[in-house]
Parts: sequence; structure tokens; C-alpha cells
Amino acid sequence: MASAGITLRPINEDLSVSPLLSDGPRNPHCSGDSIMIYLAVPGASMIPMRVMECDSIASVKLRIQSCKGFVVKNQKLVFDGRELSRNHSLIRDYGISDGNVLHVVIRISDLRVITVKTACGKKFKFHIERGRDVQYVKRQIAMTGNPFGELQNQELIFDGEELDDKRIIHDICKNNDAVFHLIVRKSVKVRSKPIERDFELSVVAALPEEDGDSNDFQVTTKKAPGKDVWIEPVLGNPKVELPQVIRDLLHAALAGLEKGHPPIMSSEGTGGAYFMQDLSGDEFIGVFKPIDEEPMAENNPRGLPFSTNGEGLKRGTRVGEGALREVAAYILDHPLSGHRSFSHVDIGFSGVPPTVMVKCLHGVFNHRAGFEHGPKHFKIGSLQMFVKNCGCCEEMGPRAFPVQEVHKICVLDIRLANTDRHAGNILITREGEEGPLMLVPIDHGYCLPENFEDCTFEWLYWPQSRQPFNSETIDYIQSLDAEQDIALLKFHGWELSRECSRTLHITTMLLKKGATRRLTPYDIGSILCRETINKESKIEEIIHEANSTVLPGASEAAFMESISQIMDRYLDELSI
Ligand SMILES: Nc1ncnc2c1ncn2[C@@H]1O[C@H](COP(=O)(O)OP(=O)(O)OP(=O)(O)O)[C@@H](O)[C@H]1O
Repeated sequence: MASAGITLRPINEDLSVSPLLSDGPRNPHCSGDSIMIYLAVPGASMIPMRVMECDSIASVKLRIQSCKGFVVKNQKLVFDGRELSRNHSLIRDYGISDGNVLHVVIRISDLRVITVKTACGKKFKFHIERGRDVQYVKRQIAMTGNPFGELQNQELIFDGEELDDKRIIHDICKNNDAVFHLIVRKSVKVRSKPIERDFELSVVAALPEEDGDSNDFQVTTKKAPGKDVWIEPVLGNPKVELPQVIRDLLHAALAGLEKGHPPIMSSEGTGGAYFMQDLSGDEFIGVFKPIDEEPMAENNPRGLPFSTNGEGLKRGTRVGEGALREVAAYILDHPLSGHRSFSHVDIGFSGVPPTVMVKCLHGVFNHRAGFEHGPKHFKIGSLQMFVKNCGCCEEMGPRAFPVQEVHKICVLDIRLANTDRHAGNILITREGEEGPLMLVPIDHGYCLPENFEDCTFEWLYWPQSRQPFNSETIDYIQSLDAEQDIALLKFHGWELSRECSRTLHITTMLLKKGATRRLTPYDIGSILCRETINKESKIEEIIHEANSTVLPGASEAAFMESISQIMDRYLDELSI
């Protein structure tokens, strides 16, 4: 994203010094007054910072990086309930003035890349969640199937020190460049055999099975705490039949909880997101996001303030509706073969992981008022299948991504008018070491907004978005039907508001008209996004014009007809 292109320059240690003394990448035409703002960082006291009103958000983030060490791309700034997501916009564009407080949310990657080197020079790479311990790494080594990998024979050395099994990865390595040295400790047995008056001593390397309990591979688990933990689907309509993939996910999550493997809170994100574990405790299988832990909801664990007007972190969304939107993105991600009917194909055209609304009970969730076992402490939220990944698009240059993988996400984001498509919300997977890269879109809690003010698409800056859709994608786009989609969501229990329905009608219309004219995802996506915070996007202009054209009290159909005509005129000009 834009932050990637910022040049780093050292600045004064003290954030409250005059902005004229500090040296960020400022607007050359910057003039006007300096103001004092305050940064609220969870776990720290309020930090004063002097800025100019014409400073860019990027420059403020850069100063926070220089003084506090939080890398720019891991920072999220929130002011007055809104994320300051446009790096090139200015402090004054967001209405920030003297004495205001900016909330800083720091995203820390959950995964560490660890290289394990054997004595004979073999290397293995593992992506390990930072909350795991050394024994977990050993189990991953054992699972490679190599003979030296037997768990009980392993010794891991880092920085000249043998690592204790209980040590946590985060405490051992802060970056992705850690190399653990694997020493295979063959235990030996000394046997003595009497030969006349002497003894023959023989030293025998023990076979793994002789070395005790092969159940070492099993995770030691706490006793299952019975009904103190629970998870079950929440269906908006009893007629909805859950697909097998979701039923399997729910069974696996319940088995993990009952075995005593707690949900593990992610260190990333602005809301509470919890990794659900399987029966063995070796695998994450799902991500649970409770609605009351969304940004600005009452139990948000990241220190964000409570929303005063109910509006979410992005304009046109509502606090507490993130889970609905997550599930809607899955339901609307129809497979290539046709409308999602919830009976056969699990993954849709854009690859949104299977997602379902659930209620879940566990003491690890964030309860400000304290936790007691019982029905009132059930949390409702979305459960999404965990996707094994090797990182997200923030960690890799976009050129490596296959065009079709990018296009399938463009189609989804345009349809859903996504207001939160940054590179961290696209996971990268690949089959084997050399297989082609695949992209998996996640985090759809801010799609289908009531208006287009905050639409942002990271892929607008990627070269693939300037290439035309292929014919398969165009056919898919032409098969979309907003009316049917709204009915499908209603069948699942979510009746879209008039505003959100309108959004879906407009985006589907735009996508279809654009694809007919062979416009690229970039051409179409740019129509939905503002270039700067205060300059309306083309779609907003079209809506204004339509509003001024139709008579007061005209029907929604008349309004949409007007949108259609204005859109045709604009797109025809664009495609000349
Ligand atoms: N389906 C999934 N499979 C694997 N990892 C996931 C999945 N969904 C989310 N994650 C990971 O969980 C963490 C938190 O998730 P996410 O970013 O969606 O939370 P959030 O609070 O909604 O974030 P944001 O601040 O970007 O809106 C991230 O590290 C993300 O990569």
C-alpha cells in the first residue's frame, strides 16, 4: 500500500517537539498552525505529539515509527471512531484539531518464520504462531517424517543455548530470521554381558520405540471442562441446511474446546479474533470473531473507545454487524457453477473461506464485566475456516500474484463495495514449496456499507488490475443478480437495509456494465473509490445526479433506472 513507498528518515526522539524541527515527508505547500494531538497506545500513557494540520497521515505514522518503533504498515490510527486509512490524506482532512486524541492500534504478525537446520545441512522452514512453544516446533519437525525428526531425540539450539520445551516462540525470536539448530540426540543403552570373569560392554543406540511412550506426540491436555465450553451454529432460518464443510468445522471446534484447547487470541487486527484449535491442539481450524469484541463494541480488547453513534470503524457500517457481513460475503461468493445453494460446492469463485454465525462459550474471551459460566456469557460471532497460509499480501511484492487470483478478489470487492481491502486481508497459500501462489480473501466485516465513502481497494495499485477480465470471469459477472442475492441473504436471516440493498444493486450493475464494455478491474474499481478523503468518487457523483433527477417520492426502481442511464453515459465516455 502507499505506506510501503515511504522513505525512512530519523527524527527527533520527542514527539512533542515543534514539527518544524522534525523531518517527515511533509506536504511541500504545508503552512498554517501547528497543533498538539495525543496518541492513545494500549498499555501506555497518553503520548503528546505536535503536528501541522497539513501533515499527511503517512508522515504522522512515520514519526510514530521513528520514536516508538512501531513499523508504519503495522499501525492503524483511529480518530473519532474512524480509521485514518488514507495515508496521503492530511490531518486537517480528517477534521483533527488541537487537543484531539488519536488511538493507535498496533498489528503484530501472528506468524514467525523459523528455519531449522540439521547437522548435515538440511534446512526446513516453518511458519509458527508466536504464542506456540518450542515443543510445538519439535512436533512440526517430527511431522516432516524424517527419521531424525523423532520428537524424543530432538534438541533445538538457538543462539548457542538449548531451548527448553516450554519456551514461547515470541520470547525467543522477534523477527522472521531465526535459525534453530537441530541436534539429534540418540539415546544409548549400555549393556553388559558376563564373559567368564570379565564383562563385555556394548553401547546400543536406542530405537525410538524403546525410548518410552510413543504418545509423546500427543499434546498434554487439561481435563475437558465439560459444558463450560460450547460452540453451535446460529441459524437465522431453521430451513437453512449447513454444508458438510461447516458441520465438520463446528464438530472439530467443539472437540478442540472440550479437549481443553482454548481459543487463542490473535495479536493482529483491531477486533477480538480467536484461533480455534482442533482435537489434538496441533492445528488451528477456525477463526472466531465475537460481535461484542468488534472495534468500538463494548468488549473490544484493543482499547478502542466505545462508538457513540453506533457507526463502525468504516463509514456506512455498524458496530456489531461485522459477523453478519463476514457470513454474507461467504454466502454471496457463488461458485462458478452457479448460485450458492449451500448444498454442494464449498468454495466460491473468489475463494472466501467457509463462514458461519455461531455462539460460543469460553472463559478466555474478553468480558469487561467479568466472566461466569452460563448462557448469558455466550458470545455470538462469525466462525471462519482457518486457512493455512505462508503470510499475507503485505509481505510480498504484488507482481508475483497470478492475474486470475487478483481478479477474483477484484470481483468480490467491487460487488461488496468492500471498505477494508488492504493487503493484510489477503492471505497467500501455495501447494508445496514450488506450487503457484493462491490468494485467499479474508476479513469482510466492512463490506456492503450503506454508502461508498470509505471504499478502498489495495489491488488498484497492482498491475494485474489493469489487465482485462478473461471470458470465464466475464460470464461469471454476467450471471450475478443483486435481487437474487438480497433474497438469498434474507433466506439466511439477514434482511439488508434499504441503503445496503441499494449498494449491492449499484455495484452489481456497475460490474456488469463495466465487464460488458471490457473495462479493467482498475477502471471499474476507481469509480468506487475516492482519490482523497474530501473528493467524492465518481459513483457518489452519479448517485447525487440521480437523486437530483428523480422526483421526490419516486420509487426505488425509478431511482435505479436513473442511475443506470447516468452510469451508461459515463462508462461510454470512459471506454472510448
Ligand atoms: N480464515 C483465516 N485463516 C487464517 N488466518 C486468519 C483467517 N481470518 C483471519 N486470520 C488472521 O487472524 C488475524 C486477525 O484477523 P483479522 O485481520 O481478520 O481481524 P480484524 O480485527 O477484523 O482485522 P482488521 O483490523 O484488519 O479489520 C490476522 O492475523 C489474520 O491474518
